[in-house]
Amino acid sequence: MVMMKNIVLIGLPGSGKSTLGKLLADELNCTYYDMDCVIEDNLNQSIISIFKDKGEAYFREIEYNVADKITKHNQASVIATGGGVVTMQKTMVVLKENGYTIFLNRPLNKIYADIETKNRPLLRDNIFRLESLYNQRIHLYREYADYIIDNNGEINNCLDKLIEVSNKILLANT
Ligand SMILES: Nc1ncnc2c1ncn2[C@@H]1O[C@H](COP(=O)(O)OP(=O)(O)O)[C@@H](O)[C@H]1O
Ligand SMILES: O=C(O)C1=C[C@@H](OP(=O)(O)O)[C@@H](O)[C@H](O)C1
Ligand SMILES: [Mg+2]
Repeated sequence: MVMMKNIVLIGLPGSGKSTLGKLLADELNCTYYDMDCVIEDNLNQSIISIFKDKGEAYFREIEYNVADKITKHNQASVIATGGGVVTMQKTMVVLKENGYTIFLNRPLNKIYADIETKNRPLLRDNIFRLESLYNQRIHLYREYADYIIDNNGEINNCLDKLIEVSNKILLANT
């Protein structure tokens, strides 16, 4: 059965997908998946070490398999993706087939102010790579987004906006 009620958060590393995804799932009382955590659990290996041992292309295939699996569960879920999910078209196809995407649009200067890079392989050695990730991906985040929510203030402020949009989505699909 196709599950159309997934709420899928996309956006740059540090935009708040994992933090806000968990809060949103608690609020909506539905299942929460952080795709990075699912990958780490499945492989019993950290994201840093997967990138180091097997490389990014391998990680993207695992990310696709995880997306394919979790979107097919017969329950409403909030899914926090990893920031690079938009670089793999087939992964976005399964996510969008089974849910609605929300682009969390957080300004770069806000991300720089509090992002922790030690568990983020693409930024660990040079936080300013975030700028090139932004340039490479911003059009993809916008293209793939069913909704765009600005996250430029307090977390709770963004959470309120997410709850409003999610309730609209869930209501329209009951
Ligand atoms: N308004 C805000 N929205 C989201 N995160 C915020 C905000 N203000 C501060 N933060 C902090 O920024 C970080 C966001 O990281 P995270 O949720 O891991 O993002 P992502 O999963 O998108 O990479 C967290 O440490 C969070 O506490
Ligand atoms: O931007 C990326 O390509 C990545 C972002 C990470 O997730 P966050 O966006 O939660 O940091 C994680 O999936 C991996 O390190 C690759
Ligand atoms: Mg995350």
